[in-house]
Amino acid sequence: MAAINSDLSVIGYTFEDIQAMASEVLKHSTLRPKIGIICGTGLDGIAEAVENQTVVSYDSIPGFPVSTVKGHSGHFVFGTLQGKAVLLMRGRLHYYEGYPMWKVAMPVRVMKAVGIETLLVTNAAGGLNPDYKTGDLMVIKDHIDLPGLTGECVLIGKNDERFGPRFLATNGTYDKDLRQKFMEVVAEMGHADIIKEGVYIMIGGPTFSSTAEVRVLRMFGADAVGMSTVPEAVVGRHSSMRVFGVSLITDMVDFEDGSQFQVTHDDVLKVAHQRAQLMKKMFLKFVQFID
Ligand SMILES: O=P(O)(O)O[C@@H]1C[C@H](O)[C@@H](CO)O1
Ligand code: HPA
Repeated sequence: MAAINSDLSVIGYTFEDIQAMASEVLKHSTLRPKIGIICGTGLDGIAEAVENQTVVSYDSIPGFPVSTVKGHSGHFVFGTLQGKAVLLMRGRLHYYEGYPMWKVAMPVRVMKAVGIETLLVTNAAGGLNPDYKTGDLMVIKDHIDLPGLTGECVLIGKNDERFGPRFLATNGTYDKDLRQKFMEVVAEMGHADIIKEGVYIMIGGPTFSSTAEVRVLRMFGADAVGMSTVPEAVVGRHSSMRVFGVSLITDMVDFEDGSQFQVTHDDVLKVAHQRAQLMKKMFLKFVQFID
């Protein structure tokens, strides 16, 4: 592949860089998936259900960044789910790992160049809505891009129109039909009680929020808080993909001053593992309805 341009901090990966990475990924499989799935923290149980797997390690792709977070292994998985070709990312990149925002979401551009048309994103998140409980699933109906609002939007920098437009409307980012279908699938499986629909707010992390902060996040109108997803969803829309997102509520934030409860990453992983089989079953049913 061509040398990665030297001024990455300003302009990111060029269109040609992304195409070269996609060609590298495509060399590993004859499958040409249109469905892409990004597995959130501890949520790569979905990958277990993938048949005819081919694994492409991120570090085998020249110029591709690697994830450094426990619960995120670092590879793409090609294969089939219910006979449908899919490409999974087992391991995502986070802003708090030190990657600039444009780098966090560059794999989505690689997915687009591979041929992905529908992007399904999962994450682990903290529940802000008092009606939620740990273990619930929240279909994302909208997001609040807190880093974006404060000057760290993923689309900042030179824009190449071959990726998408300079100015992007982000209302309606999460596809209504896919949201509805997922809710139906979950209800048909008898789990209507754990499925919610709400607003995800992204914080930069890696700190979990203070008591004063969670009150602000709730006042903003958010139902769940996390440290990912928004840059990927925005780049997905920028690339004209259909985007769907679901958060697993791994912990409920505490609004009480002086609370002794302090969430840990291991708490998050524990709940993600408890829900792994159910998430897998839901996705197996859900993908059947995606063209
Ligand atoms: O990759 P996601 O957003 O699922 O990961 C969440 C947010 C942090 O990375 C981590 C905190 O435990 O889980
Ligand atoms: N806050 C932010 N990110 C998270 C949380 C949380 O409580 N749980 C899982 N990811």
